[in-house]
Amino acid sequence: MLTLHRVTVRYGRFEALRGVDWSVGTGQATVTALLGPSGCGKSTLLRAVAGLEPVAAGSIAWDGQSIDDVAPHRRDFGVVFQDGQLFPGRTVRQNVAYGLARRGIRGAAARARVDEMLELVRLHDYGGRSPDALSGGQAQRVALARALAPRPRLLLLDEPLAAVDSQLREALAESIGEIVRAAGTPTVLVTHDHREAALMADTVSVMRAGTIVQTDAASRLWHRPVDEDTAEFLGARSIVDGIVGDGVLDTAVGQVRLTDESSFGTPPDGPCRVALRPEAVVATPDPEGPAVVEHAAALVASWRVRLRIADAVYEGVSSKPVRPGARVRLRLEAGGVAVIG
Ligand SMILES: Nc1ncnc2c1ncn2[C@@H]1O[C@H](COP(=O)(O)OP(=O)(O)OP(=O)(O)O)[C@@H](O)[C@H]1O
Repeated sequence: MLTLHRVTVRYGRFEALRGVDWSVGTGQATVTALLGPSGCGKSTLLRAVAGLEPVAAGSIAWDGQSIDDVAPHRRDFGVVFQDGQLFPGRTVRQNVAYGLARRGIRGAAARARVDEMLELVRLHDYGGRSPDALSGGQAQRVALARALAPRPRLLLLDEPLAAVDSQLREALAESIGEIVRAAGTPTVLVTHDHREAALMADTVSVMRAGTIVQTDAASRLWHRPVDEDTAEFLGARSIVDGIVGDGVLDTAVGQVRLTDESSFGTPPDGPCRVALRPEAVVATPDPEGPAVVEHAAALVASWRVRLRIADAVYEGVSSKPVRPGARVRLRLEAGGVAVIG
């Protein structure tokens, strides 16, 4: 298990990590995403764990033993950066074999391990190619195979999809998740994209301004964000007051029964703040309805609408075409509702 105890990293006088306490369970094949906006310190944290960034205060340990004085190449962690950084003058096979000799794995054993890794990333026919004859997604899979080949005890991935075309990103996200689980290597993944985090990770730690503000299973995170900033970062567009009574949440937009499934245990009765994703606010054309459409945009399967009730503005969806100025009634959909805190 990886444990950080009050880890601080400074660049000059700027504190990029502020006393971070964090641990990553290393049950077989868990993937933990480190999710947060640009500049919050995700890469700094990953680099500190890898030993590439000096720690100004605090301590990093593996299975209870400090690794503060262990050199990066002796930490036994695999690292993949944004653009893979394959060695250009070597073939795919030579890239994947790179870390094996240092582990004393040579000859037939090394060849077998390279074959196994190329099979795992589904590039067994590409061993003789040069890295510049690979697509971005293939290059990232080779980088993954190279990092996994020496059987590291932890894999660190820093925005592994950043340099990949947006159409390929989702498929590669799923395949990276499958590959690291098949390899059985606990993995920390840095990303600023909550969809990517959900596609790849079992557990998500949300970072903001040099600290970790929440660690939870992805599904729980969406429904019980720790604060309003986290809810907004995860895609909520409207934050409203609510009151919970007997498992029913009442807001200015409407009422909804919070099932255990949708809210991860019914919140206690009383006032609360509520975050609404657009999918939570379902609009239906109704000349007597309380809300007025301010803006409507056609998405693939629905309309995205901006709505006004008196002075308050909400974002919602409509399955029917609606025009600005039209009146609508609103219904709350439990799946897109999050009770904050
Ligand atoms: N070498 C450096 N010197 C000075 N400041 C730095 C250095 N590296 C990072 N920083 C600053 O530290 C903060 C955290 O940077 P870091 O790269 O860890 O953020 P991040 O969350 O990974 O962002 P991104 O998603 O944009 O990569 C940022 O404000 C950044 O400007």
